[in-house]
Amino acid sequence: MGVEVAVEGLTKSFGSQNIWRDVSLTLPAGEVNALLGPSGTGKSVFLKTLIGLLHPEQGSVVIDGTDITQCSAKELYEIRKLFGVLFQDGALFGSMTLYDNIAFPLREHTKKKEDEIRRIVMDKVELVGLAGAEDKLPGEISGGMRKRAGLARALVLDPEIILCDEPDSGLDPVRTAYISQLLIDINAEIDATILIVTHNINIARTIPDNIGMLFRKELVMYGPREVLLTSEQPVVKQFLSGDRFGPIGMSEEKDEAVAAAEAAMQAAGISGGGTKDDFSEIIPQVQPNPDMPVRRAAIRHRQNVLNIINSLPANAQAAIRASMAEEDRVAAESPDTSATLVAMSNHDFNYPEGVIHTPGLHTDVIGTEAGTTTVIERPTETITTDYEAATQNFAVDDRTEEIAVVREDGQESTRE
Ligand SMILES: Nc1ncnc2c1ncn2[C@@H]1O[C@H](COP(=O)(O)OP(=O)(O)OP(=O)(O)O)[C@@H](O)[C@H]1O
Repeated sequence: MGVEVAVEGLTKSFGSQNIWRDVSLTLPAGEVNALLGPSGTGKSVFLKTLIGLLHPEQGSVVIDGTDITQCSAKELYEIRKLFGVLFQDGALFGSMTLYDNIAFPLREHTKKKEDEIRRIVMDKVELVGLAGAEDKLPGEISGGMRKRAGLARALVLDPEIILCDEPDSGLDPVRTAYISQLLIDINAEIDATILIVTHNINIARTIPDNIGMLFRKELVMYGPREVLLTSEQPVVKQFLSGDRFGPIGMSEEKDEAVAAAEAAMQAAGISGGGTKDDFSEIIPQVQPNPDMPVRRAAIRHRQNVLNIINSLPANAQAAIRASMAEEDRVAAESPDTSATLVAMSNHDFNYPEGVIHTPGLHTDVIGTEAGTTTVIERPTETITTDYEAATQNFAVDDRTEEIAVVREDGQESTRE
């Protein structure tokens, strides 16, 4: 399984130019994350800081028990082997064929024989859809192909953490969808922790488990995807809709006069160019292809989210419940899919101590508040898309250190 990346109080400047300050977030082991933010807010700098290519003035980045901002060069070299990085431009060596580019990390970091290297390289070449192009030079192929070659190279060492800097840049929307699907399939296959830096709203809406956003030198938000996608914060809404009216300006932030002029235009019905999509409706997350294993990250993510759901904004809570109900609905309708296993695996997955799953019933932890964990159990066939309706009739037990179990059939019991 991928490893957790714990960032605490990170601050980075170049000379007198502060890029961002006091950034704290934890990328949960094996989950897929996206980092959004307007151009120039330091997303690439953040990514490079995570692999120790840039050095922050303050804060820590703990990976597998090592703070890479403090460790020795030798320790950093070892930690870097956990990473696969897709840089913005693919960062391929121009004088090497794609084959040699992709083989490079294996020749550099392992003692593998050439026939084994060939097996691994050709496997990855096939995975990213470049079979037949392996003898070409980077200058002889399209930008999208270079991107895919960069991804193949990032994967050859079976990384536990994959960092992708704008995997969609230079790609058409269809190829972007393919590369996004590939990232979800890779996550299902090797359970690596993934961080995608992107401006692409479609990727943000459909791929990550968690989303963060950098703005005005700060991490304005990081958490389950529904938190950002339903946020009422003007900067988030403007970014998601791609509208010029809002706090994000062409270069830095806007002054008051410009903001007032824009507000007047908006009030007069003039378009800011943004999409009018309804972001309150959460698009289902992309699932691994049917031939892929179950995405274990989705199972863990679901549990992690249920553990904190009560601390999230009301909009996000409602969206999460709707997302889960939709997962359950898909699961009930197509029992052989990966989604089913994600929805159903909560039966025996990592419950808080004391929660005992009743065989034959679907179990969801619906809250942990005032020392009480509340779970709902219902027969699988009664799973409903209206999560609110399914839960509203059940009293949440507020006695401490107890677990209230409420059932669809009205029976209620309490377990220590
Ligand atoms: N090595 C460096 N030395 C000095 N300044 C740098 C260096 N690398 C980046 N910067 C500055 O840091 C700021 C953030 O750059 P970065 O590339 O991280 O932004 P970004 O959010 O990834 O932008 P984009 O979305 O346009 O790719 C920019 O002002 C850039 O000029």
